[in-house]
Amino acid sequence: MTSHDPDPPSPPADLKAGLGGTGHINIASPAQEPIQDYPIERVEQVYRKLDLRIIPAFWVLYFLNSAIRSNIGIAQTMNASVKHDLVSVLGLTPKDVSTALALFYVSYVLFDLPSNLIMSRLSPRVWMARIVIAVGIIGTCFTAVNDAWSLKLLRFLLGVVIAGMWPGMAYYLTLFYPPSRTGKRIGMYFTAAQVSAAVVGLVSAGFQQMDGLGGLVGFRWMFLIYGLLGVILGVGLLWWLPDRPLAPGEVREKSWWVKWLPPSPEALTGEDAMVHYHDLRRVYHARPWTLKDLWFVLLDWRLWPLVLMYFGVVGVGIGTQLYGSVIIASINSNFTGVQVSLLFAPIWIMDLIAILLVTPISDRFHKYRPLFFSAAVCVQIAGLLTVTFALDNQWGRYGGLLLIGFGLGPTVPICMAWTNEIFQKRHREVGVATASALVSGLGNLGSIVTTYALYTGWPEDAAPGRYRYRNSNFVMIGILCMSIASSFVMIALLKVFGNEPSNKIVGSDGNDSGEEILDGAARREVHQRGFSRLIK
Ligand SMILES: O=C(O)CCCC[C@@H]1SC[C@@H]2NC(=O)N[C@@H]21
Repeated sequence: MTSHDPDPPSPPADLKAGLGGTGHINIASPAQEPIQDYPIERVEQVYRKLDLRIIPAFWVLYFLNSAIRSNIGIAQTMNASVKHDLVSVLGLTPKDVSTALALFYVSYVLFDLPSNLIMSRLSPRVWMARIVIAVGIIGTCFTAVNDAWSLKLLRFLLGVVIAGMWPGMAYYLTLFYPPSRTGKRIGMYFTAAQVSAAVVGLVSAGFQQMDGLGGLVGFRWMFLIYGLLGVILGVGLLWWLPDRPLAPGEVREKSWWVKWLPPSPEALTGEDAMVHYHDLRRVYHARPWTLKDLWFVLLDWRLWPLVLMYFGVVGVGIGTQLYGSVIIASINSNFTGVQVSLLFAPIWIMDLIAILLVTPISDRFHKYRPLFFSAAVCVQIAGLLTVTFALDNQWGRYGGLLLIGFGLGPTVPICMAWTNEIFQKRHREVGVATASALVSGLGNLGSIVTTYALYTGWPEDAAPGRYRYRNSNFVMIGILCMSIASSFVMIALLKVFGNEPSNKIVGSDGNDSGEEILDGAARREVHQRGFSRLIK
């Protein structure tokens, strides 16, 4: 036990016997341990405690990171009337801008998997703090950006250091929660991106007032302040985020490279830790993965339908985020810059409302996740069709954008939660770490397509006129149809081939072992939870 634990729970006899001098658990057959059942209210209480510790911290870090990665968009219009905007100061061409936007996603795609694998091998808390500190440092460096070349380099580096944050958060959750409970939690902190999309534009008004202060133009102040906040937050996370939970009686071993870092208080202590231990045993019986494990995850066909589902919804999400204001301006060319900013924010409020409404229901009825996903994608398609065809009704077209926002909200969190569910069951921890990174990483190829090749990145389609951006909208509809089709293919294949734990899982003794660790949560996950608790 650590010095933070005031009331150490006594370990179960079989676990005590299995603890060696190294502090690692060494249990011959974890599946044989007796499971202790606690009342569901008590279990819920423990998860609520974890929520308070983890979710607000994730919300803040995701908010800041979303702001740092997307404020390049708003910098293009800040103080434009005095030519102090990013494009004028750096002398950028439209191609420079779309290349800089897309380069971020190139490194994001390349480094998601390595980052997540490192996180699963080292301390998840320290790695998450490392990501936030590095994003803060690169974000601060944007203050000194001087030409197209340095802008592109910094965007690429930002993608390198931020890669792994989003799938890492989904993986981190599975160290504390059963996968069937992760959709709602992912949805909770995902709202930070929507709030950031809505408020970054509004807050930029303040930075525009600082234009010229200390010799820095407004957008440089914005980069500097968000970047420094990122560094401060990242350092604070080292003290706040808990490391993976310890089995009762287990001692936390610190490897040489984290010895000099501050410890953070355990997530749960006393009876809470014991309840959690019995509800989520597989977390406590984790073992380091091998390259063979990784190879079997990579060979699992279940990855690819999930990647295609994510490709469509993240591509359209990022496309809407980066080009939404351009689309609004094309609906009515008389809208002023301020009107465009004000009309842009409600898209993300609709997104946020849908996340909060749908993701908890998709957890309760988690067997139907792909149906929730497809229904939400249909709403986006309806929105895009409205934007494309309601040519004589400008408010109707704007309503279409709100529909896109509403449909967008639940899709990304549902996709991540379904990935967690499928790969946790089949390949355990390395399955979640690898699959969440590949789904997010390869899926973001969709963001490269939409940011680099659509809207202002497609000069013929961007030519002023009645049918401006029509082909870009069609491409967005096309990739969304592919997402729906992939979710149905996945349902059909799962019906045929099932999703039993892989018989390729290699036991800690080096032998193949498909043995599943039974925990309270795993037994409950067999059933839908329904609304019974809400109606009582
Ligand atoms: O890589 C990530 O951080 C997760 C996906 C981000 C998707 C963006 S966030 C703002 C906008 N809203 C959505 O629903 N999708 C995009």
